[in-house]
Amino acid sequence: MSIDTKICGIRTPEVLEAAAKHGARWVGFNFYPPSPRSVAPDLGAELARMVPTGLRSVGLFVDPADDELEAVLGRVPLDMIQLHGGETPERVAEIKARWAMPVMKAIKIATVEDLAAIPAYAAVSDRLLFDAKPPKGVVSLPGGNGLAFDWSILSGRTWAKPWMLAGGLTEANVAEAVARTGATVVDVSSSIEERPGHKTPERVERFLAAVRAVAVMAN
Ligand SMILES: O=C(O)c1ccccc1NCC(=O)[C@H](O)[C@H](O)COP(=O)(O)O
Repeated sequence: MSIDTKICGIRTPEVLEAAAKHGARWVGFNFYPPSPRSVAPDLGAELARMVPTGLRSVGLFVDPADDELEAVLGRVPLDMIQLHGGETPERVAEIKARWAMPVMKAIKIATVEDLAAIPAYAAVSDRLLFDAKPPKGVVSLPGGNGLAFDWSILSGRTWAKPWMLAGGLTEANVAEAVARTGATVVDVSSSIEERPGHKTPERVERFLAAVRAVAVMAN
């Protein structure tokens, strides 16, 4: 079994190159302006055009208005839209239909009760992303907080759509996270940064090596 990785919040060609060179299968560009990882549409377009064949590019949005989506999707070549806010299933379906693009909906998890929302989102999304729910009042971003959730909540469950695991993954814990959840795709951001918004090629390489080691262990 091999585990695929999405490197989220890429802002430089060097980090993009490291992701491609060391085996990432997905790269994410953040179009949520309050995030320290966000890129303006022009930079996003430049980076997305550098993505090599075989690597899928994802644009991350949080409760985007139609004009925000248009400003990005009109000029940035992306393979998938990631919705990381409080979008309803109806809004997810609307965005998917309007831009005729695959959509991945982030589901934020703190307790087993949070799983109840999944079927409605699975019905309208192409893929799901399970991330930690940010604790109220402690952090201001709806994702990318470097926080893990209780992975046992996902243990032994299956879903109607493909999914990725996110939230506080590091080179040290990714093996346990995969073993506990059965994830076959992992998504990382904070732990490969030297400070918020600043990923380094070296940390990207180390995380991807840790994921490769997981895959080897499982064989
Ligand atoms: O990364 C951000 O700044 C961000 C901001 C707003 C919504 C989502 C955001 N990131 C989402 C991601 O896809 C992250 O990769 C995922 O949440 C995991 O992040 P981390 O826990 O930092 O590895």
